[in-house]
Amino acid sequence: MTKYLNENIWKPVDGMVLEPIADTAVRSNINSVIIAGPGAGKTELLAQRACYLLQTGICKEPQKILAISFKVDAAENLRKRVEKRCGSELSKRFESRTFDSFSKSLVDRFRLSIDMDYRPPRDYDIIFTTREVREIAVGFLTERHPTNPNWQHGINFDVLFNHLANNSLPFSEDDADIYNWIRRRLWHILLHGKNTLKSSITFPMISRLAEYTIRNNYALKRALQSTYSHVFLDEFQDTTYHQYDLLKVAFKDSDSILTAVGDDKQRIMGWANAMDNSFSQFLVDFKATNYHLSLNHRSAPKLVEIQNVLASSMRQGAPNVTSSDKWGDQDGICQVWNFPNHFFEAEYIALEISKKIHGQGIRPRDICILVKQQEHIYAKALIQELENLNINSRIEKEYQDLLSEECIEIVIEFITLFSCEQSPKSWQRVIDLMIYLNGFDPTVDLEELVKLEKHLQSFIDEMKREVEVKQLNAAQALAFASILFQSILNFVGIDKIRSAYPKYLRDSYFQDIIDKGVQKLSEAYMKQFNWYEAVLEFLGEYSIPIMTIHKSKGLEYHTVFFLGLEDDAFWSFKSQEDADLCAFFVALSRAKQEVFFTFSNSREIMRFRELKTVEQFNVNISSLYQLLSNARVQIISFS
Ligand SMILES: Nc1ncnc2c1ncn2[C@@H]1O[C@H](COP(=O)(O)OP(=O)(O)OP(=O)(O)O)[C@@H](O)[C@H]1O
Repeated sequence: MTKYLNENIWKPVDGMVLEPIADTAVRSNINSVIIAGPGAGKTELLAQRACYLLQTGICKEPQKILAISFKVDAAENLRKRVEKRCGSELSKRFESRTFDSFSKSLVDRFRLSIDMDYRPPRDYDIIFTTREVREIAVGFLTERHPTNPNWQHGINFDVLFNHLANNSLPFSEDDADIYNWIRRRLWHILLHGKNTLKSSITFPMISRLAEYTIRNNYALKRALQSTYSHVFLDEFQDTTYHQYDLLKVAFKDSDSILTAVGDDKQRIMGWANAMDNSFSQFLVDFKATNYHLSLNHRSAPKLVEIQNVLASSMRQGAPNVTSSDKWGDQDGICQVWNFPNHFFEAEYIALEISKKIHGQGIRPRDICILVKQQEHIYAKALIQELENLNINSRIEKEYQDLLSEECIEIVIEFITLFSCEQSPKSWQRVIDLMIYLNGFDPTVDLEELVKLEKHLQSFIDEMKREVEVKQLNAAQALAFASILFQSILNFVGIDKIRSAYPKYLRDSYFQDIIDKGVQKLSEAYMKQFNWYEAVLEFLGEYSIPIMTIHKSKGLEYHTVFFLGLEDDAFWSFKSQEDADLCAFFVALSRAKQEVFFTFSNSREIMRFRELKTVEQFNVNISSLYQLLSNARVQIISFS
């Protein structure tokens, strides 16, 4: 039996001190919205609230908390934070998922309750891009519109991609609008397939199907509401219209208590159909209370000052934020560096990074290189210069999604057990996982637990001998990484993994993840020649991460270098100034202590599908430079 704490004696976990409003929000028993700037501790607040609800029994077994994030890694970070704060037992009732995985799991489980017109087959494929939708539309939608027979010529396919999920199901029969006409027909083709085309649907379509399923299935709706006594919504500024409709149909006017956190100045998903007014709509629809936080726990005072100038220019009445008292008044550096060309830029930054790592003892993992887009191109010269100085860097997107795959996590925990003498956390996680997958209660079935521990120990002993083999070459490392994956997954039970994580039921997906994992792990081994260090290398411990602003959301670093504060990087600034300012704000606010933006008079970029070195300007983004000047950011020119 779980022992619960009295609400009045519950204190924030891990010695965290919450500002009074955050504390009120953590203990709130009504729907609420917490709007707060970067580093205000929104994610931490959700983690503390999860602890509060689980430890006090306000969320009582078998009830659960459903936490919805946008990105796989954000959902994973939140899950790990809750597990760290309140232990693995309680955190089993904290279900941290993305919107996409939540809606897909509903459609997959309740598919048969959807009427035939909208029911996808069991083995539908998922399509992600406008290009795929365009190819299918042009290739398979052979009908002619009555007034517009050559409809393909006038269509903006980006608009069509979003339009596919603009409205709730079922569709109206109104075909006057060409996009409506295409949507109805394309849905049919995508859902049911045609000729050689297999059923292939987008995540926004899945979201609409989930909403439709809940709306037409009262028992399911009641089950969701009684299972999830509490629902958390992270990064709420990025909620799209279809996701919001799903949320409403599932939880509006229910007893489930919703907590949404976010920052409208970090709204950078407008292009993906994020709502313009998610916070105000939520306040009305869910009769929610609004809380504002005013501390920044992340950034040093000089950086917070600049964030305040930017924030007040972006949003009228944005509250002034202060930094936490762990800093000195003058801490924090923000500068713009001007270079004659990108080779000079790369050489200079590589040397600065080297000084930080070797002189100041800053870990590579605490430094980040950010770009607006095309990280392979913008960071190419810098990656080379860093390599010349024996400093590893890596394009993080090749790892972020892979590392949040459950099957990769399982393998990593096991290899840690085989290759590191003391790893009690990995032992505990593996035991918890095996208990979960084997479906027994260790407090009741002690014998089963002892058997499991013995079985695991003998597997570890056997594998320990295997990983101690002599140094391997690249081909041997690849083969051995493959053996490690197979042995571990077989030991855990592939069928069990697949039924716990149904996405792995798709053979091609599962195999692809394993192949990528084997490849990356063996590459990591070739840098370290030791499997324990290879795991750390794979996790990114020894490399400087390189990523786009979009990928950096929710992350933080001691020092950030942003390459290319230039017109070409912000090529659509004139038409989407607010979105680009939000992106810039996200970049600026990832830094705890130092952030440097660079401008290079000439730079190699992709133009008309060709790599070219071209002159750079900051004319279109002059208002951004003006804001930096208002914030008294120093500009330094190197020649
Ligand atoms: N109450 C607190 N006391 C001390 N440190 C805190 C507190 N709350 C959060 N932090 C720390 O501040 C940093 C930022 O917290 P968190 O990531 O939760 O902020 P956020 O509001 O979600 O940020 P962003 O919107 O920029 O992603 C983290 O390092 C976190 O551990």
